Amino acid sequence: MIRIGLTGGIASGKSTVATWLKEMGFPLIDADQIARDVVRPGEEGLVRLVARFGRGVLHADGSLDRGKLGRLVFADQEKRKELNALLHPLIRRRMRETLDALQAQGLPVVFLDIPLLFESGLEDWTDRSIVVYVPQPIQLKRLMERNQLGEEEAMARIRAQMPLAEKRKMATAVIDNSGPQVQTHEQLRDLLKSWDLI
Ligand SMILES: CC(C)(COP(=O)(O)OP(=O)(O)OC[C@H]1O[C@@H](n2cnc3c(N)ncnc32)[C@H](O)[C@@H]1O)[C@@H](O)C(=O)NCCC(=O)NCCS
Ligand SMILES: Nc1ncnc2c1ncn2[C@@H]1O[C@H](COP(=O)(O)OP(=O)(O)OP(=O)(O)O)[C@@H](O)[C@H]1O
Repeated sequence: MIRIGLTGGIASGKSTVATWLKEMGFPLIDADQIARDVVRPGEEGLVRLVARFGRGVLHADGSLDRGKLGRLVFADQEKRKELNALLHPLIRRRMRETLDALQAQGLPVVFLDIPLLFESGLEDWTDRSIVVYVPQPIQLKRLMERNQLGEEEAMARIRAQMPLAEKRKMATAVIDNSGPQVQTHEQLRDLLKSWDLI
């Protein structure tokens, strides 16, 4: 099974590309989705978060207040490291189980959509990688619009990750998402063709 890492920076367009891959019928493991699953009420991840950050990070109904936790950890590197240390082992374990299950089905290829692929050293799990790239001013603008963030808060989130300029050097292939989405889609198709996947 060929394992292809899909990564990028926050708001660079990973989910957009991931949606197209799923529409084409490729199996895709979504690390952000798994990160949400492990903090559902009743899950170990949420128990860990409350033990460390207190019940203040919960909504009244006991579910995680993601906005609140996000503001907390993206403003404070130490807190973010603690969050990572609490959740990443749980996320990795569930991704591994999903990957093993897909492998057991004998699938020829799987995509792993992991925002922190390089930061977490998870490229070892993959055979190739695709970085969805945009220049930082575009990344900032899209992030501010999508998440309704001010410039400072948005920059703090961008700085919490390896710069996209570095990620693109580490990638097997780069898709430039700074133009209109049709152009990005075309680059994806060209790449998949060159890899004999479509
Ligand atoms: C802090 C949280 C609650 C904020 O939630 P929110 O709904 O606002 O954002 P969402 O989960 O959709 O993430 C959006 C993007 O933020 C970036 N991001 C998320 N967590 C981190 C992190 N720990 N470090 C750097 N960037 C991150 C990623 O690019 C991700 O795609 C949430 O991101 C979280 O639980 N993060 C810890 C788990 C994690 O590392 N996830 C990302 C990779 S698996
Ligand atoms: N080519 C494009 N032109 C204009 N807007 C775009 C383009 N591609 C994506 N966007 C918009 O930019 C935002 C970020 O895209 P997307 O959610 O796919 O990024 P992401 O990398 O998955 O982000 P995250 O890491 O935060 O999950 C979204 O609001 C999306 O609609």
